[in-house]
Amino acid sequence: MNAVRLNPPATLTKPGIVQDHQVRATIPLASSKSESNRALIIDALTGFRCDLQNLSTARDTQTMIRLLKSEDTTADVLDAGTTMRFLTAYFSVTGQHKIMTGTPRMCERPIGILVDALRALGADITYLKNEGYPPLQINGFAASAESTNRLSIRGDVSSQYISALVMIAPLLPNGLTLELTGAIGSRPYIEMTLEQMRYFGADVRADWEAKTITVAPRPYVPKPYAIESDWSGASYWYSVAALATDETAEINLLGLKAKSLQGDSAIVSIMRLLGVESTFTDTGVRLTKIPTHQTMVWDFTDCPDLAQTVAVCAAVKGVVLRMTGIESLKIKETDRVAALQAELQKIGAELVELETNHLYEVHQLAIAPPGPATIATYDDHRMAMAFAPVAMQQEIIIEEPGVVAKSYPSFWEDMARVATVEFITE
Ligand SMILES: O=C(O)C1=C[C@@H](OP(=O)(O)O)[C@@H](O)[C@H](O)C1
Ligand SMILES: C=C(OP(=O)(O)O)C(=O)O
Repeated sequence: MNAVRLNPPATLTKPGIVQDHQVRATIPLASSKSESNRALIIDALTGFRCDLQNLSTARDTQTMIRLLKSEDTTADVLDAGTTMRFLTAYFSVTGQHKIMTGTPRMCERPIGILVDALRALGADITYLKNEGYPPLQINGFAASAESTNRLSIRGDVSSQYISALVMIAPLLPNGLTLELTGAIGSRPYIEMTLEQMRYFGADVRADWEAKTITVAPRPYVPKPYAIESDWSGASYWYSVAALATDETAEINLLGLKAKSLQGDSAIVSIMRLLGVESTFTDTGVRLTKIPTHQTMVWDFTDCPDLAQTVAVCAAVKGVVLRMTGIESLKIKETDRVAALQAELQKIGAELVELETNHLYEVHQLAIAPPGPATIATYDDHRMAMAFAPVAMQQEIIIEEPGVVAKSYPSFWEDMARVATVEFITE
């Protein structure tokens, strides 16, 4: 088993004096894999004529780059959801013949809603194992008299299906109108897609009241584009600041802007309740400590990837956190609700379901388990990174630390700027 042992920052001692732990760090941050993967699809649809700058080093993005270039008939996306969904649409509309597959968990993550929509548009797709799930085979694309330019699609399972469809829509002979049904989850990710499409010259209109998105048949215009730093990755640094015992802690996160395409910039408002103030500077954002609320309620429908960070942070601070909008967590890299329930127990907290599949609460247990916790990560980068900030207050061991490569490969290197980090290989 591989693991990483994290401890609070070493206490600074001078002869006869014990000083408080000091937390001062400047963190470069990885760039956004979500923005990168959209830019790469749009670039591919222009014939690779955009000059993309600051692409993410995340494995999900590196996998996208590799598969877009590859002539292999099998595209293995590993555990990258956007790569699976966006490439399925891209390979379809460009008339390619590909087998789409991924990790065993990827083959449990649903894709039927996207496949049904692509079939209605003219794609020939067959399932190779289980109906509605990867692996699948794409056998080209033929828009016919029966193929439509108007589709109805559920908005409450994954926004990635919607992003995948609208991104290929400028290439469809009659464009596309999507009617979204049910609740719309992860909407900022759809808005990110639409903004990036507009930047590259697409004619896209969203009417959120009527729940429709209309894309005109007009080719993308190749242009240079620079990817922003990753707000989801930034959330772990907010948690580090929130949990730092040094009241004068200061963390500078580079490359973030107040006005972002990323919905996870909501971490600024969330963490104001958990004791972190954000000050935007010329280079990014500076985090400092402020008083904490004792209870808080947050709806994660728009920012599901922040749920684990916030749950762990609140648990350690002893804040009672009520959470809604976390249903989609069950179909991500792991069942994140179950994973949080199991692992929060180890740090003396629990996540309880108050209303079935709707309202959850995180609170501390009366008696904390003794000794340092060893946290399992379930092949989920966000389990590892969400629990790492606990190290600001107590020793914590995190299993399979390599999982962070999915979105933030330099995470442990950056963590070493604020805590002691020791890798254990057995
Ligand atoms: O479009 C994207 O880049 C993403 C959308 C979200 O997924 P869902 O739409 O499935 O919630 C998010 O959880 C994922 O990390 C990235
Ligand atoms: C859910 C995530 O990614 P994806 O769905 O793209 O695998 C994530 O990064 O937290």
